[in-house]
Amino acid sequence: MAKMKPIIIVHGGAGEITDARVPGKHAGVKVSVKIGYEILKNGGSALSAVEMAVNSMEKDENFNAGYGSCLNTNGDVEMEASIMNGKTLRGGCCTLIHDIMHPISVARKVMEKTNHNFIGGESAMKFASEQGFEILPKGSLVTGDAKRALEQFLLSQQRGDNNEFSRTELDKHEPGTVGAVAIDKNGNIAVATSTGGISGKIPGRIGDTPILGCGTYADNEVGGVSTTGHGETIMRYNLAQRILSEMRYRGASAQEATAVQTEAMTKRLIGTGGAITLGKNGEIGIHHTSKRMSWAYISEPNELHFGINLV
Ligand SMILES: NC(=O)C[C@H](N)C(=O)O
Repeated sequence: MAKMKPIIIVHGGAGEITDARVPGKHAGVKVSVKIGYEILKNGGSALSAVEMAVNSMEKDENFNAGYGSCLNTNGDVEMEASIMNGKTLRGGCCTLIHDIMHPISVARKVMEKTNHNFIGGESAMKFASEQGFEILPKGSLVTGDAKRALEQFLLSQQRGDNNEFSRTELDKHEPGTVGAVAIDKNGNIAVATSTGGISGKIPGRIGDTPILGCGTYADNEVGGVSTTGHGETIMRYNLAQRILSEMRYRGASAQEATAVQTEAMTKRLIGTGGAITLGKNGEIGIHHTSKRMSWAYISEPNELHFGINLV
C-alpha cells in the first residue's frame, strides 16, 4: 500500500464551554494529539494512536471521560466507549463501565479478544477485570466539577426549566466527551470515542458514543468520524455514518460533509453536536452546531492546529 502521511485529529467535546474552561481544554487536546502523533510518526498503528490519544484525555479532569466523567442521578459514573478499525471494519464497544480509568482500552480488548462487538454492564466489568484492568475504589473517578454539574441539573429539574434539548445552562458545567481519528503510514484509519454521558442521566442510560455509526465509524474506503453532543439526537440521526455517506455517495469533501450533516441533524432534531472527520486521503472536517467544540490536529511536518470556536 502506498505510504500515507500520518495525521491525527482529536476532540474534547461539544457544548456551551464557558471561557473559564477554554485553557484547560486547549491544553488537554494539545497533549492528547501530540501523544497520538508521536505514535504515528514512529510507525505505530492508527489504532494505537487513537487509543493513546483518548487515554490521555480520559485521565484529564477537563474532559467528560474516565476521571471527571458526568454523574447519573445516583451520583455515580457510568462510562461508555467505542473503537473501530477501518481496515477490517471490526469494532469494540463497551457501556455501563464504572471505576475503570480507561474505558477505550476496554473497548479495544472487546474488539481484539472476543468475537463480539459490544459488551455492557457487570459482565463488561468482569471481562475488563479478567483482562487485567484495575478496578478502582468506588467513587475514584468522581470530581468536584462533576458533582456541581449534577447539582445544577437537579436544581434545573426542580425549577422545571430542563427540557430534553435545552441543556444550554447545564452544558456549561459539563466537561465534554473525547474522541480521536487517525490515519497511519499504511493508510489505515481508526477512530475512538469515550464518554461519561450526560449529567443527570437515568442510571443505565446508553448514549451515542459506544454505538458504531453514531459516535464512531471508520472505513479505509472513505474515512473516519468521531462525534460529540446530545447523544439521543446523534443516535437517532446516525451522525457518523451520515457524514461518511455524504462523502462516499455524494463525493462531498470531509469538511463539507461534516458541516452539512451536523447542521441537518440539528435542523431536523433540535439537539446540537459536532464531529471531527478525516477523509481517506487525510482531508480534515470539523464542524459543530453547539456553541463550541474543542479540537486539535497534527499533520506533516509536525504542524499543530487547535481551536474551539466555529471557523
Ligand atoms: N458530551 C457528549 O458528547 C455526550 C455524549 N454524546 C452522550 O450523550 O452521551
